[in-house]
Amino acid sequence: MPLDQDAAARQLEEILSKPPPVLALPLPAGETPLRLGYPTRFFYDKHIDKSFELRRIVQAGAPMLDQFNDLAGQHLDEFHTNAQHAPIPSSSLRTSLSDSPFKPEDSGVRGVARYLAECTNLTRRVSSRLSLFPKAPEWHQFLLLGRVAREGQADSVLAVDEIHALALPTSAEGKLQIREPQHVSPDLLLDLQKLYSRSDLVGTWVVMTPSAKAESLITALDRATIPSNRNAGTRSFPILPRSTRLVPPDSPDPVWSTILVPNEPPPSSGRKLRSAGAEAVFGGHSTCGYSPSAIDCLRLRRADAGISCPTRAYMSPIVCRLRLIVRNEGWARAVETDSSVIVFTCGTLERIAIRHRETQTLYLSDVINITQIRHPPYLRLQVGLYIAVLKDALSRLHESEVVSPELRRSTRKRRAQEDDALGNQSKRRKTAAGSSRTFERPQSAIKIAGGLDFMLLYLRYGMHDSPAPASFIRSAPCLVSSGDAEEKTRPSVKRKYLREECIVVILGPQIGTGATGIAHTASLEVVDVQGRMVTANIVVKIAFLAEQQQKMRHEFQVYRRLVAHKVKGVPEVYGIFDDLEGGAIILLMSHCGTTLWDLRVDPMSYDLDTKASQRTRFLAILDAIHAAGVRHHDLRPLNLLLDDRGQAHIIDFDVAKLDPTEGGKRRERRALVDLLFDGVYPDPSFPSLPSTVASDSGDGDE
Ligand SMILES: Nc1ncnc2c1ncn2[C@@H]1O[C@H](COP(=O)(O)OP(=O)(O)OP(=O)(O)O)[C@@H](O)[C@H]1O
Repeated sequence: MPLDQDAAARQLEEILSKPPPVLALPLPAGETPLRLGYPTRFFYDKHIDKSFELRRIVQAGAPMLDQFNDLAGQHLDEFHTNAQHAPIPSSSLRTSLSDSPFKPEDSGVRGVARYLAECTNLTRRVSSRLSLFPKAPEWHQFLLLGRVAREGQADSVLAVDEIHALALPTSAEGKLQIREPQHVSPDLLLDLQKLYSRSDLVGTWVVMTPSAKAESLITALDRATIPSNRNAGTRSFPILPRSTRLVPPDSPDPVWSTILVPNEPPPSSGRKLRSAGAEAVFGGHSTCGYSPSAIDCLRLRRADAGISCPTRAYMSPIVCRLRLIVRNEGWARAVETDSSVIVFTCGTLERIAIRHRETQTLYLSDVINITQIRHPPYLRLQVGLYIAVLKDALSRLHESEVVSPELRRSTRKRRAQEDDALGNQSKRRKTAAGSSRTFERPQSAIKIAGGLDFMLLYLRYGMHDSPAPASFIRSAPCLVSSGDAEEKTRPSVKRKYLREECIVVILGPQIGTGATGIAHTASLEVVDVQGRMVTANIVVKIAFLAEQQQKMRHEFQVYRRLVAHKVKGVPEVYGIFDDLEGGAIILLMSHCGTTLWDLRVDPMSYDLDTKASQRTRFLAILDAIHAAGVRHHDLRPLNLLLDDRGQAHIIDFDVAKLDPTEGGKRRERRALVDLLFDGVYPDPSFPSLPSTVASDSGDGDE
């Protein structure tokens, strides 16, 4: 008997009109204070290219919600008109959303994320079928909502976790996963694959732990102000040559066209600002001075240390938090994933925001009370929202192909997705981007840099192109030029530096993250006595949290011991530098190549003849390390590297211990033999050894 299409359509409407259950979040264990966000955001977001910055916030109000509701309505009507209802929705859509409160196992942001994933499971399936696969026989799950692993597990003490996203599904082989592709038109299939090859992430979710504070922040989001200047404090700095970065276009026919403010002149464009300055391309000898920020200088003259971010110091807490949520957690993350939709949510209240690239404007919806909103009902609203996200992403894909076929999303990188809702396993991952380059280290550059104490740090990759460099001062010596030099006290900061007194470091993409911080490829530039620029490719590791910084300083002391014993096959270390605006310290070192873990995926690049000699070399390096009185304590394929000449290196000494026992050294050597000869690599997510910083005694060595 043919299905009663009218009854089926009514049933689907009823399902979508049902309010979601109330969230009953378990109380967090203990009284741990909630941290507002990742400290890395403060650092990285100061270096966003000006053309990607947030410039204006506009309250779009109820019309935005009406627009999503209408979109859902259009697609439901079309589906009904084309008599696509089969099977009957209630039989095939798991309408498991019960009336009783939803009790996730986890507290904090993880619990909220589980709740949202549960509530929207149904709407993600409905929106996918309505807009992409109406002929499919089932309501397959296509869109996923979950956490994108970046800096380890979701932290239960975090009050805000911005690393959630709406994503396209990934197969185990890292490809777009479409169930029953025969129901998708070949053109659409191709578009979805192209979209996926740019980024699997299509929407940004900023998830907060529910509390009165979180609710008041969501309510007050439209009152967030945009600071006039949030760059790093350095003044009169060298301008780098103009980059060829392209800003991805908005959709020419936006789904949310009615809410965009018409004829509004775009705020002064960052692109113009940048190109004006770009004429003063730096290079060669300069007579002008580069100075750290005035505030820093004042503070430094008074205390010569103890620097904190000057901008944040004068903001009221609520203003500071609003800016953090809107700009750092929301906007910057949407830029990173090139998404147009940002949802701010705490499991009780929610706000949808639209990012308009051309005018660098954020349009905010009214506040949505998740369980109480009836017009439009929450689930129907979500259907419209997801359809809008997909339509916008596909339309922008076509537009960017017209504007520039070469345009790629800046942060394209396969991500390990951690939440069960994304169907993938949690895995701490170290990326291999940029790891197969040629690593020349003109010693002259390192030698000159070793004698300099002031460093300008620029970020130039993905969405980053520092409007102003961050100023750093040396706090540990270069171990190449000064060898086992005496511990120096940190030099005092001068008001101005000439170009030849500065080390310029330009950060490229991340190559890995770990317990000590984030590692990047970088280019180091200094000026020699003839006024010529000399450069070297290096690796920079940045530590943000106090415990990371403690580990980094400990790691430096271990390298100092290794240098004193002339151990080869470990990174050369060019010093530690402290950010004058506080927050970060960085370790400069040589690039040691690609990890054995990354090489395993391409056995051709790791041929058997060389393998035997490399094994011997790794063991010889370990013997030298042991002879220097150091036990590594973290020998894993991720810390064993080969450079492009096949030279072996052992890196990562943050949990190494000085003066270990003989038994400990023997056991470590046996473990390395097992690892190298059995060829069985432990999973890289295998954690580092306990993170307590080692003492000089052999205690606890086992
Ligand atoms: N000198 C280097 N040369 C090449 N790659 C490097 C270098 N230093 C770090 N990396 C890359 O960055 C990753 C992380 O660096 P590292 O292991 O030193 O960080 P960590 O924070 O101490 O990590 P862990 O949690 O393992 O202790 C490495 O696995 C490697 O891929």
